[in-house]
Amino acid sequence: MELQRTAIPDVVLLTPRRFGDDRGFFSEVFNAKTFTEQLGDFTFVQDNHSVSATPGTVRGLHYQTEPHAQGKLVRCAKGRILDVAVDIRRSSPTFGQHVAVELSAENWSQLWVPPGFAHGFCTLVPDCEVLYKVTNLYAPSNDFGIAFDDPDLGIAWPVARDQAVLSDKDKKHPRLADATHVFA
Ligand SMILES: Cc1cn([C@H]2C[C@H](O)[C@@H](COP(=O)(O)OP(=O)(O)O[C@H]3O[C@@H](C)C(=O)[C@@H](O)[C@H]3O)O2)c(=O)[nH]c1=O
Repeated sequence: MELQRTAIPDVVLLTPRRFGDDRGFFSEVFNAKTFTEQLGDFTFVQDNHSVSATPGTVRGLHYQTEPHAQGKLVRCAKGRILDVAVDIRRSSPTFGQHVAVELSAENWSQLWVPPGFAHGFCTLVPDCEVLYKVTNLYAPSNDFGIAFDDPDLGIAWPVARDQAVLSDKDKKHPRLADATHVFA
């Protein structure tokens, strides 16, 4: 497992090894011991899997507040996405800053998005499958969002808002400056 800190050091890019042979490949995509040793004592309690048919589908930016905040270990097993983590911890020197990385079936990378970050992604090709482990169960009452195209965030999304495929919920999120439920 190769590990690379990003410009926001709490956000980490992990690339598991692939063992290829005539059949295809084998890869250990998560190892609790290695993860705990390298990134901290997190326990994953739910595995999520989403499929997005259309390129330019944007999901996010989502987060759950305490006591249900989630760390997310995100990967793309089919297709290619731009994955984004935004620091929404008010006391953080990188509050409002983000990391954006491409995750794909080719690069086999994963993004560790710790609690305290809003997360979202945009699909770059048809039929993307995104899998992610989370450290807390889904809690709809603590589920919040920030507008993916908030100009203050300055995220270079590969799709314009009027072209993006969005859920009704994701069309209505506030800007970060107007969000009432961010982290301390
Ligand atoms: C997130 C989630 C949703 N659901 C349900 C609620 C709803 O009826 C349906 C679709 O939910 P959403 O529209 O929120 O799905 P989606 O927009 O894919 O939400 C996800 O987006 C990415 C970016 C994340 O980071 C995730 O944490 C999650 O928020 O699935 C669950 O049952 N469990 C869950 O953990």
